[in-house]
Amino acid sequence: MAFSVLSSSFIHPQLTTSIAKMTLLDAILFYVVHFVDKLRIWHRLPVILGLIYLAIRRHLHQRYNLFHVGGINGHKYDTKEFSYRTSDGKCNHPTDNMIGSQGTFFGRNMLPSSSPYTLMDPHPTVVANKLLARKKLIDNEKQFNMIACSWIQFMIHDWIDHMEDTQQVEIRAPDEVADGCPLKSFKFFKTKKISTHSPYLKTGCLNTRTPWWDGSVVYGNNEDGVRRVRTFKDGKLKIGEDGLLEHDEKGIPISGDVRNCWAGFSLLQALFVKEHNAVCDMLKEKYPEFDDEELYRYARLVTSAVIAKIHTIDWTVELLKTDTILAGMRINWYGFLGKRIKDIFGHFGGPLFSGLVGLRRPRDHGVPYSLTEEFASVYRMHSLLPDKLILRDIKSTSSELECPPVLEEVPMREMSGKEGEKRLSKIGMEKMLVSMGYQASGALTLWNYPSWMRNLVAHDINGEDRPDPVDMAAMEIYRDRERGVARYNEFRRKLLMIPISKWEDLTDDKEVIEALHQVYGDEIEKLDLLVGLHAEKKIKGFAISETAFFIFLLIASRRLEADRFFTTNFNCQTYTNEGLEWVNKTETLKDVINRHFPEMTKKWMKCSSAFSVWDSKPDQVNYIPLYLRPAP
Ligand code: HEM
Repeated sequence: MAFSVLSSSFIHPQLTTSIAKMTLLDAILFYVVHFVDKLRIWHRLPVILGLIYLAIRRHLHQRYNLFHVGGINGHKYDTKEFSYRTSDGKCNHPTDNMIGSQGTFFGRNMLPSSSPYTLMDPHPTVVANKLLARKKLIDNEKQFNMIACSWIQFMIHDWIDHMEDTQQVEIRAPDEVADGCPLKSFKFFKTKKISTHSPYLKTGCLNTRTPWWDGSVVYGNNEDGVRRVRTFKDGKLKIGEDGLLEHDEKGIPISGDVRNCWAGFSLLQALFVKEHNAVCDMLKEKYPEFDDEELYRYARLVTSAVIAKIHTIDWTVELLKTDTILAGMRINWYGFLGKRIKDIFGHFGGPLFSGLVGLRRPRDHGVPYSLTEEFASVYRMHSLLPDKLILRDIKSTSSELECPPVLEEVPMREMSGKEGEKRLSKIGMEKMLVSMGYQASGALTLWNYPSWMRNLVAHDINGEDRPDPVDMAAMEIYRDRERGVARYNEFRRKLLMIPISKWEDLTDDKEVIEALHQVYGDEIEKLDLLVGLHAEKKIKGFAISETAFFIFLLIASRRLEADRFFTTNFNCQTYTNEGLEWVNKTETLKDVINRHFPEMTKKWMKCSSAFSVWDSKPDQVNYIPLYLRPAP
């Protein structure tokens, strides 16, 4: 039922159209959220109230921010026959074999931009030069390290990549900024647009990766990819003698995804090959009758679930370091009653009590699962990357309480692609892991886009270098516009957030405001999403903007609750008893590192999470129960 009676002057005038589409109950819920937003206090509320706010907000996004793109052409299939993760993501949705498979459409969280501004307004290179280009590295201090940075690239390469067109575009820097540009002009392929036959969206883009949380970054996105990485013996995957990825004759790593790789990313791929192979060893011992195919299938399920769990209750908690998010992410996995109760009684009482994982049926809120354009846009986080990787001497005999001394600083360019792979094999897995553990990542803020990425040799889908280098900062601005992603203020409105009405609403930084004026004048509506996300005042403890976070709130839950292998089939029959126990006993990346390198965690990791800088203090014990904690 449309409910417009409530849209009084209380509602921000630019949000009244959103409320007009809502049911009475949702309109009331929206009032609650909007009231809290006006006071800007949700993150300063006591944990329990913050959780209620987030639950209501997530509910509204599930109702009004999910749009399916393309038709539904799949077929029913026998879920019992496909009780494993297929190579190309088919046969996961319980009644449609195609949903979430490789090559399906990106969905949307909002309808495409209705902005009148054209693709080149303002010029992407001007935006890149004046607002993005790194002046001096700003880092994330102790909160987030280079493992955390590599981890999110590892996840992106599990979930999304846009299919490209064969047609190229060229961007030429205008005279006013050309001198300060590493590339005066550059060429790249357009995003491929395909007709959708949807009433509200004529064309859409295809995802060349499987959007499920299925470990495709390790296993590949189709049969050919999977064949490349498997040994076909005891279910195992290929791995070099030195514990790093093997390489083909061209020097390209043999892994599930090899595009735009760098040493930190390929190191995580290798770590999870080790994990997969260890699961195979454990299963073979318990079930000597299992053949290669069975071992592979079970080990893939287990390893993918370990990855999803680490992301949910370890990585995200470090990214958004507040008690409310800690509680929320643990509720997503274990439910309000927590791990101990779930371990004893199993999943009961629905998602609130026992979490999303283990739900009896997957939930997609009436919109078939996919990842979305807007999700890709808020994950544009290249500013996490530094200019140099700082290598440390882990053989140093100095006191165990000190951090290992610096050996060398290697430019990131030399750590990327084939050259990076060669470097990594000389450095070795342990030295690289410890070095990344001790180095802070870059911060997601303006003027922090890595300079070396403004003249970057990007890769083809098969990991080969492209002939034309690109200015990634300018290209990213172009990409969001090209794909019809709303600009910052429209994005906020469509996400039921209060839009900004002046630059001062976005930031207190006078220098930033001055630069925004220079590029966008007074046209707030013109502000690009990427710039807005990086300029936004951050919530204390958050390494990302609140606007990006609300997309996460929706999608992080959806990746779990829509997946049959985290819901209906998250059980002993599908994973084996021991497999499920493996997932259940692994809580953090530190647990995985500890399994493979016990000496390393003991000697070098003082902090609580492998994602915070390793010489930071462990989290302090807080005797107040999590849900009862007061406002921060
Ligand atoms: C050395 C490390 C990295 C390199 C060389 C690299 C390079 C690239 C390149 C060339 C693209 C394609 C751009 C285009 O054609 O539009 C891309 C896309 C992207 N990258 Fe990275 N990247 C790196 C690390 C990261 C990290 C740490 C993140 C963090 C989240 C990230 C997130 C993304 C996202 C979200 C996209 C868009 C994907 C899509 O359009 O489907 N990348 N990256």
